[in-house]
Amino acid sequence: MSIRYVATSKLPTPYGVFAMHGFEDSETGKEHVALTMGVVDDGEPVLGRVHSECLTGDALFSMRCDCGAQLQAALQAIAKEGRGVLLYLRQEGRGIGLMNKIRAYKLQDAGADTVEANEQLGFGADMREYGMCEVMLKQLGIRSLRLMTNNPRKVKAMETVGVTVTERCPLQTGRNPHNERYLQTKAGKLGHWITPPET
Ligand SMILES: Nc1nc2c(ncn2[C@@H]2O[C@H](COP(=O)(O)OP(=O)(O)OP(=O)(O)O)[C@@H](O)[C@H]2O)c(=O)[nH]1
Ligand SMILES: [Zn+2]
Repeated sequence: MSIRYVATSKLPTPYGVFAMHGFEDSETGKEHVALTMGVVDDGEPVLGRVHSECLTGDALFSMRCDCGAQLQAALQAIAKEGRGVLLYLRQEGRGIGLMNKIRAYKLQDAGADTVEANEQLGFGADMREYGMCEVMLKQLGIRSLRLMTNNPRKVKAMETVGVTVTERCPLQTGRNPHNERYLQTKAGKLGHWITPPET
């Protein structure tokens, strides 16, 4: 595994002060970050979020997806418990990168759904892999998670890297008229556990 722990610092946020741990992957050049709060290496399951980078949603307030709202809700939930972990993984655009995500959004503007757009560009619907989580969580002393996600693939991925998911905590937030079709496609084609809105 080419992932290496680099350093830890404090990260004050509106939700509380986290510890920020940096990791780098010498093979891909990607720099991943883990935020923790409280004691997470005591062997008890840790409330956790494995968040994939979404520059548009996390930093630029995009309403095309639900990522920004999920990121905030996860940090809030961790702060409320005073204990937890958030892995911020640099696999933008479900692993296809930012420029290809913009190409995919252009295809979506012309009528494709989020899966069709990836496929038209020659990619799979979801190109992410989670091997780096093994090293990151091991470094932090975390062996089991109460995982905040609606994505069944993520639960499976954690188990593949040897992390036990003791509980799956739904993270449904950020629904708006601009991401309605996106959420429907995630539920219908990618199998996400997303409850349809009340009609
Ligand atoms: N290729 C592509 N990537 C997207 C699109 N919308 C969001 N993303 C990326 O998708 C990732 C987030 O994945 P989602 O499928 O929304 O959610 P998830 O992380 O799998 O599942 P949750 O844990 O429930 O949030 C981020 O890397 C985003 O940049 C899109 O239309 N096309
Ligand atoms: Zn997003």
